Amino acid sequence: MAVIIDGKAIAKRLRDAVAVQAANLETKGIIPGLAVILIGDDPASEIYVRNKERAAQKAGVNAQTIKYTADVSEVTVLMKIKELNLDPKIDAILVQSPVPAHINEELIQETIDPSKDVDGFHPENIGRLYANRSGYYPVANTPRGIMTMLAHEQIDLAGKNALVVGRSILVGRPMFALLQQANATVTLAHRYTPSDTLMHLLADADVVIVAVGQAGLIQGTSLKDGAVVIDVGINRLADGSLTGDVDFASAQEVAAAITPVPGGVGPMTIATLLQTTVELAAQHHQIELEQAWQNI
Ligand SMILES: Nc1nc(=O)c2c([nH]1)NC[C@@H]1CN(c3ccc(C(=O)N[C@@H](CCC(=O)O)C(=O)O)cc3)C=[N+]21
Repeated sequence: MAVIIDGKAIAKRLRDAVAVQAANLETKGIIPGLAVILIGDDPASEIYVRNKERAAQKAGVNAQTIKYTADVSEVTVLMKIKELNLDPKIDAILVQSPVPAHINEELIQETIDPSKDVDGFHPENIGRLYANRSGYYPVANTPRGIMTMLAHEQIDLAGKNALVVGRSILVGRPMFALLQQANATVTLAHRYTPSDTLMHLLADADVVIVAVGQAGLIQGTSLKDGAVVIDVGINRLADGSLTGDVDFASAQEVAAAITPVPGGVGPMTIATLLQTTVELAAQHHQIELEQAWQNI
């Protein structure tokens, strides 16, 4: 039976570390500021915003949410971003994805100052990640949180076969880059990967990261014995409960370790968002965070 990776517990450790760093910054008169722009009413985004506000407050991060109805004009949102770019109290800007169809999401992402780009979606930051550049730059929080979980579980990735399923800018693509940086051999599967190819890839994968949004996509019988399974899916079932992309019961029989939904990747995303916010605040004030994230 697989070990269940307790994302909630690891996230708590990370949030406690963030609180220590935020307290350090506060002694220097700095309070990390996070602005979240939420447009329309996407249910996954609302969970995220609600959980985030609570976590931010407890960790000493000043979070504000700016809400617009789905019919807001693109220029209104762009003007707000430009205002936040210039606001010295704001260190991090996040625009909840997805945005309504009449708003150009790429333009939104490119308008956020790269030094305040807490999601790491600006092409400048994505380019740094893909080029494996040195120095500090923000990286998407879900994949980064997954790397923290894997490190906490002491899962060594060097030389392992890692399979990422799903190629979104939010998860799959940055996940691919981070796993490759950690010296895994990485494969990226997506909607055009034929299902028999996916089965072959799964049978060979030591680490599987699934971020598709399709309940039951991965069954335990498809996994390699002893695989590490990270489930990023958030699917709402008819009874209102949340479930991932992996059939947990059958996967647990075969895997060595698996993340649950809820209580796995989701809480890590929020804790990592706060971590990145604190890092951006430190950057803006040219402060080195000492021993910041040891032993998470
Ligand atoms: N620009 C942008 N960045 C994002 O990172 C981003 C986004 N847009 N849009 C929406 C998705 C979704 N997302 C979630 C994060 C945490 C939970 C979460 O906390 N889940 C918990 C709680 C679930 C519950 O409340 O029952 C769990 O899985 O245990 C959920 C969803 C971030 N996203």
